[in-house]
Amino acid sequence: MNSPGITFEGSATIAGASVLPRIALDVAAGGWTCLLGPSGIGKSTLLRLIAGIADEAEFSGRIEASDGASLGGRVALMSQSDLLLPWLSVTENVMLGARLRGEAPEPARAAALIDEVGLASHAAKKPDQLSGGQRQRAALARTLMEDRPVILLDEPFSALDARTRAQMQDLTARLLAPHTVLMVTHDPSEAARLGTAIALLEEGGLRFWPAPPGAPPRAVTDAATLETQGALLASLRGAAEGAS
Ligand SMILES: Nc1ncnc2c1ncn2[C@@H]1O[C@H](COP(=O)(O)OP(=O)(O)OP(=O)(O)O)[C@@H](O)[C@H]1O
Repeated sequence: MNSPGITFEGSATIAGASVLPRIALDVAAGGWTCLLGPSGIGKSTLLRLIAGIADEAEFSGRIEASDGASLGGRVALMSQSDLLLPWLSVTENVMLGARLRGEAPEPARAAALIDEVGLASHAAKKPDQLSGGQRQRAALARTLMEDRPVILLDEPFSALDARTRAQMQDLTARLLAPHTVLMVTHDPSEAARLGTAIALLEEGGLRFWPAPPGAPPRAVTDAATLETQGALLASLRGAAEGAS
């Protein structure tokens, strides 16, 4: 799979109010870029702009793929709200993309992914019969099913308990290894485990942070990973205190 990098330069407003400060971000091809920052700063807006669905925002700038081709049809976004269709089962939700595009469904691949996210015994259930964490795993399976070169993840593991979260991080890192990933997270340990690049989005713009050495997913007990986690948390706290 040819997974392009992304160059993003610009800012966005809604009705004249800033919803994303002016930033320049290079998302490395085949890398896993983690984006942290305070609530309301514009992280989801950035993902929606790259996905081409931020119709509500006025964007000024440029968004380009490193191979020069259009990003259209090459991006999958897992948004913060799971957007599962309530009248479809987990299996039908996971196969929804193919159905919407009029393509042949792949039930065996869907079943394998549903099994990998730990929902095999829930595959026939509707979203309102699932817990928040189960819904999030169903949405993750649907995103992985799309298998696009560029994957945008908006707090994909936020509703999961610590053990399941670590398992889903491992699974996602394995399945998305050749892809270009941009992930929003509030969790410094997640960024330290998974990021090949780490950026903090703040009022003043982006601040880049060195990722720990080694390929993700890094062990939760890895010393350099723990050190990065601690330093990131301290920096985020410092930024919050500076803003208050
Ligand atoms: N439809 C909308 N109309 C007006 N303002 C909006 C709209 N959607 C988002 N905003 C505003 O845009 C800003 C950025 O929102 P965004 O969801 O991108 O932030 P975020 O960094 O992802 O926050 P969080 O971490 O809480 O998810 C916020 O101030 C929000 O109130």
